[in-house]
Amino acid sequence: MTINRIPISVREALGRVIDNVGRLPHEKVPYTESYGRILAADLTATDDVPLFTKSAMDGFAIRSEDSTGASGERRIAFKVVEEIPAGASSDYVLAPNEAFRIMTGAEVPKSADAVVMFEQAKETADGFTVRKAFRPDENIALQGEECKTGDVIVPEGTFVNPGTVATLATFGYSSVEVYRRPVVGIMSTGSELLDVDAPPERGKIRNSNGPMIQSQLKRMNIDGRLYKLEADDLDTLTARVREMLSEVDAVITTGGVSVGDYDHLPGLYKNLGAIELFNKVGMRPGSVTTVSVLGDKPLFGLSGNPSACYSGFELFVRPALLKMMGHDKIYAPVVEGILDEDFRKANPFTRFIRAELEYRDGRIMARPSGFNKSNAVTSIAKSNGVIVLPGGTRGFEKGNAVRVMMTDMTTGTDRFDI
Ligand SMILES: Nc1nc2c(c(=O)[nH]1)N[C@H]1C(S)=C(S)[C@@H](COP(=O)(O)OP(=O)(O)OC[C@H]3O[C@@H](n4cnc5c(N)ncnc54)[C@H](O)[C@@H]3O)O[C@H]1N2
Ligand code: MOO
Ligand SMILES: [Mg+2]
Repeated sequence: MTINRIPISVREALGRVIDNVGRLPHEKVPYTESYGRILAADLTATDDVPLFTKSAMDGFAIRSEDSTGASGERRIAFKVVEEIPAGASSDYVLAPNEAFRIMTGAEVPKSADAVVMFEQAKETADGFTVRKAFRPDENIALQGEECKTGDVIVPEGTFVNPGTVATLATFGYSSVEVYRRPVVGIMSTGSELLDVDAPPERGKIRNSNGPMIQSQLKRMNIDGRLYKLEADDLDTLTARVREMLSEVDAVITTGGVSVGDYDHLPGLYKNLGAIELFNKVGMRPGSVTTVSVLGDKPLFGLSGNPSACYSGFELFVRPALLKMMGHDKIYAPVVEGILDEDFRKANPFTRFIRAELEYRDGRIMARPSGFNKSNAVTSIAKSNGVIVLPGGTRGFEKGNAVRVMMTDMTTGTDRFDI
C-alpha cells in the first residue's frame, strides 16, 4: 500500500470524476411521477398558450371603439346581450354598444376586443355604463401571448420542477421521457460498526454514514440501496462489492480508505481491477476520499469519519450522479457570505466547514454549525450549507467575506466555482 499519497486539488479530482461518468439511458414515466427527474428531450409547446383569446377579468366584453370619448361627465352605455362563463363560448357578433357579460378565463368572441371590469362599470337595467375609454386588448389575454406552438419551453437536461409538471399537463403530455436514475448501492465498512437498534458495546459505534448517505441520495431523488454492514476483511469486502456491481450503477462505500492496517478499500480496488482516479485530495475534511472506476461504474470510497463522508459525497458523488441522471447543472451554487464568527485555525488544505446559514438584511451570514472536526456528526445536523475557506496560513475573522456552497438547494449551476 502506498502510504505517502500525493494530494491533488479538489478541482482536479472533481474533473477526473466527471470525465469518467456518462449519462444513463432514458425511460418514459407518467408525468405525475416526473418531479425531480431530468428531461431527456426538449419540452415543446404543442399549442399556443393561452390556447384562445380569453378574458383576464370578470366583467363585460365590448368593442373598444364604442367606448371612445367616455368620461365621468359623458358616460357611455352598453347593453348586455349574452353571458359567457368560463368554459363557454359564443359566435354572436356584437352590434355597436352591445356587450357580453364575461367571466375570467372565458373565450372572448371575435367581435369584442376589450373587457370592462365589474369595478369599472356602473350597472343599469339592461347593461352598464363606463366613464373611460378602453384600449384594444385591455383586460384580455391574447392567444399565444405566453408562448407559441413549437416553442421549446424547457430544454433537455433540465430538472423537472413543479412548474415543469404544470407545463406537461398544459400541453397534454401524460408521460414524459426522462433519464433513468442511477441505482446506487451503499455499504458501510468497519468491524466497529453496529446497526441502529443494537445496544452499545465496548469499542463499537453505531453506523451513521450509511443512513446519512441514503438521505443525501434521497435529497437528489435517488433511492439508495443500503447493503448490510461489513467487517474489515478484504476477501469478504471484495466479494460483496463484486456482488453489488452486478446490481447497481454506482457503489458508495464508507470507511477503510486511509492507510490503516484494516483500511482495505485500496486493496479491494486492486482485486477488482478498478482504476483509481485519486486517493488523496487537498481538502479537509475528506482528504482520503478515493474514487475508482470499473468500466462505466464509479466506486466512491468515502471516508469513515462522518463529516469527511458528508463532504466527500457533496463534492464528488452528487455532481457525478447528477451527470449520470442527465442533469446539465450538476454543481452546487457557490455564493458570497459573511463569516459570522472567527475561524482562527489555519490549514494548508481547502476547508469545507458545515455551516448554519442565516439570511439577514439580504445577506448570507455563515457560521460553523458546531463541533467541526472530521469525526463530527452533530454539526452536520445543524448545517444548511458549507463554508469554503481556502487553504493557507491565515485564519479568518468575523465579518470576512467567504464563499458558501449552497448544498441544500435543488437548483444547481453548470460551473464549479471553487
Ligand atoms: N496515518 C494516517 N492516519 C489517518 C490519515 C492519514 O492520512 N494518515 N487520515 C485520517 C483522516 S484525514 C481520516 S478522514 C480518516 C479516514 O479513515 P477511513 O476512511 O479509513 O475510515 P475508517 O478508518 O474506517 O474510520 C474512521 C473513523 O470513522 C468512524 N466510522 C467509520 N465508519 C463509520 C460509519 N459508518 N458511521 C459512523 N462512523 C464511522 C470509525 O469508527 C473511525 O473512528 O483516517 C485518518 N487516519
Ligand atoms: O479525510 Mo480527513 O476527513 O481529511 O479528516
Ligand atoms: Mg481508516
